[in-house]
Amino acid sequence: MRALLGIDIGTSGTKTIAINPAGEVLAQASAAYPCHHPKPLWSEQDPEDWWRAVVETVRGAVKKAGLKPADVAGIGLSGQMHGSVFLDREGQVVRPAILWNDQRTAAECEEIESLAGGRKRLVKMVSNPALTGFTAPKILWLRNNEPKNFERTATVLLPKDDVRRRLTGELATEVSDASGTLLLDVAQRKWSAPLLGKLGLDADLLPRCYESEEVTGTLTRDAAQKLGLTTDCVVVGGAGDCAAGAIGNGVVMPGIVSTSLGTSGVVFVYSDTPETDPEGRLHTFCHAVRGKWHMMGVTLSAAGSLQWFADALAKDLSREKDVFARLVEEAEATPPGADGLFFLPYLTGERTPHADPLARGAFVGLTPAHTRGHMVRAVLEGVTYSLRDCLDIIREMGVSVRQIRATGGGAKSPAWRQMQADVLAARVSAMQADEGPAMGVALLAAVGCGEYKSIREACDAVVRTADGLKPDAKRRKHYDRAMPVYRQLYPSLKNSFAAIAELSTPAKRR
Ligand SMILES: Nc1ncnc2c1ncn2[C@@H]1O[C@H](COP(=O)(O)OP(=O)(O)O)[C@@H](O)[C@H]1O
Ligand SMILES: O=C(CO)[C@@H](O)[C@H](O)COP(=O)(O)O
Repeated sequence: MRALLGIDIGTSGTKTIAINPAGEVLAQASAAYPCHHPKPLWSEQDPEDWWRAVVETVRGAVKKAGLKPADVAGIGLSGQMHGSVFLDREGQVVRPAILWNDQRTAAECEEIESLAGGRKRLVKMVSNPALTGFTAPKILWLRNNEPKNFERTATVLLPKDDVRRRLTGELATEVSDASGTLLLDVAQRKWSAPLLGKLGLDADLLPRCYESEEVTGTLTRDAAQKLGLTTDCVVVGGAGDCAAGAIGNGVVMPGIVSTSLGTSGVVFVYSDTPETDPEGRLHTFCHAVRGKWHMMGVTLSAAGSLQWFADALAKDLSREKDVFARLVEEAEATPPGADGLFFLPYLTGERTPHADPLARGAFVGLTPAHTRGHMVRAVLEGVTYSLRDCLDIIREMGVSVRQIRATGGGAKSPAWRQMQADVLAARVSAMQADEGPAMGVALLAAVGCGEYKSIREACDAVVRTADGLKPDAKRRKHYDRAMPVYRQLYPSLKNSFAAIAELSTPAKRR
């Protein structure tokens, strides 16, 4: 039987799926790993953990699907975007990888804008402003703060591309993930030599950049042995998790928007041309579809806020089979608006619409009448308001939104999907096979292996929506009234967040 694998190296864990060429899921396996926060604002992972999880989940999925080694024709890679893996000439990891939700690089973002000749010039070169989560500021941070490690660094790779290196021995990336480095000329789909020059970075630091469905190599003998596959198995470019999730959702044409509730929250829209938001609130990146682009708004702590709530305030539920479903049930027992309680989901700072590494989470409006259920409801609503902030910017740019396709761990909850329909004021569908980014890159592998002529053809053949939830008129009215109140909270608290950050910085680092 011919099969394809999709591997998604997420923030909370790695998920691998095996599909047949018709897109039917044969098996899936996942493995979790930790995220380390050695200092306030820092977020790091060990690339060895990703590799261990990849080996474990590929072996697991292949075994569950009953595949023979030679059945697996191709692999697509997806992963958390923007993270930096610093490697020396021997291919040794120089220090832990710095992740997308790490906020240490505010000074480097200013440095980049200044070296680029201002924000406008920067956006002209790479279609995006400098944001703390992106990769280029992390490289400058290493140069400014760990000069010995910078001297040792010969190559910088994104998370999924470090896995590619271990699979194929090739140093390569592809356009969708490369867009999030801030070093890609997004309009031309190639590294920006002018920006690299202005930043004083050597172009050799970066790997070769492919289109997403192109074959970037085959498994090395060692990798084939570790995974239980053959050296004929090809590895295609793949995609950053946002573009990969959009392919898995069939967002490959105008008018369809996808929302993702993973650790982060993403509102993603397809574009035929590389449009930019004049205020820089949305990211403009290459789509994983050749010659196409996308825009997206990203809220950093979406389902991550619910995860935090479960860890910090619901330990008593830790033995439950699905602690999140239990918490959502508690929320459902309270009314829309949580009796006046609001939550700002900025636990790890924010990107869209407020690019502010110092923003923090907050409950506002607590009274003695509020229960844990109200607090969970406020968390779910706060995260969904944040998605609406992203969607309204997309609407402001004149994009018509015919349909929303919801994905990510949070979209497993029908109640949270209904809340999306009510708050976003649009019809929201789940996917029949909600395998997220792993499905997207398995389809890219199918295209790379010649099973389909194009990604559009693969999506048309495979991707199907499930239920379509309509907004409830009464709840929608309530949320339309609550939204302006939510929007007042960040501006009111902004200066306090900066003061809090100052207070929590140890004196010797000030
Ligand atoms: N049944 C559920 N109801 C609501 N939220 C859920 C449910 N199951 C998982 N989640 C949320 O989804 C998150 C995991 O989402 P996922 O897309 O796997 O994240 P990532 O890709 O960042 O690793 C969990 O932390 C949790 O907040
Ligand atoms: O920073 C972004 C996109 O710009 C995030 O979407 C990361 O790519 C992490 O994704 P999840 O682990 O939340 O899926």
